[in-house]
Amino acid sequence: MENIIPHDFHIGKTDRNKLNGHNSFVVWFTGLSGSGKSTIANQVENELFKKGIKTFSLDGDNIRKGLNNNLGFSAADRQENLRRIAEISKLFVESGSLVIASFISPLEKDREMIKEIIGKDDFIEVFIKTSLEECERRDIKGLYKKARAGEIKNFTGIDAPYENPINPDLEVETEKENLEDAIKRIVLRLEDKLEIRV
Ligand SMILES: Nc1ncnc2c1ncn2[C@@H]1O[C@H](COP(=O)(O)OS(=O)(=O)O)[C@@H](OP(=O)(O)O)[C@H]1O
Ligand SMILES: Nc1ncnc2c1ncn2[C@@H]1O[C@H](COP(=O)(O)OP(=O)(O)O)[C@@H](O)[C@H]1O
Repeated sequence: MENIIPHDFHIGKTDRNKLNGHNSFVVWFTGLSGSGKSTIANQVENELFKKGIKTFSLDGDNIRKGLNNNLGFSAADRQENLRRIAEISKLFVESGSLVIASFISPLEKDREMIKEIIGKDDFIEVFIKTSLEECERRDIKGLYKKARAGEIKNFTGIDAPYENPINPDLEVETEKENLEDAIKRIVLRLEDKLEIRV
């Protein structure tokens, strides 16, 4: 950007990672509403926090109710929502945290944008694969019922698209794999990348 000259700070990500004793990066959960993103993200964070990892979770509650409260669910607004979240995630990674982001992030092109902003080496994509039928059966927030009744427009899976990730780093089929096993599998993969040093 014109006339914006970045300042060269002395302390960087590598220094903070050394101080914290582990690497920092983003684990990004994508999937339909009700697929299990928040449930899984929460438990993964609990496990890693217990092990002394600096974690920080980003989800609809702290983003769509705050920073992004001017954005809705059109394709353009979702893209801007995700662009800002990716930029925030990148800052948290610089600050030394393992960022746990849970957003529907329905389009491949937007997930590519996210990966580009954060950098592919600092990004793990986890696809929470739950069928629309199961999400609708769970309907924990009652939103599918409203969407079917036409009370919510552009609802993902009903009248807005969800494109399955082509090549996610991890995939959890919540209708097949037990939750505890899935958490263990994800935690193991993250521990490997965290390279925890005591
Ligand atoms: N139209 C429509 N479509 C999808 N979801 C909707 C919509 N309206 C509100 N909600 C609620 O908002 C949560 C999804 O927000 P995200 O920021 O994750 O969406 S996106 O990544 O920008 O597509 C989503 O939360 P989760 O259920 O946790 O996924 C919904 O509760
Ligand atoms: N294997 C599973 N993994 C995650 N959630 C599951 C699983 N089986 C059932 N559930 C239930 O599905 C719902 C998922 O809701 P939530 O985690 O809020 O989804 P999302 O954040 O994707 O909208 C929760 O009520 C959770 O208890």
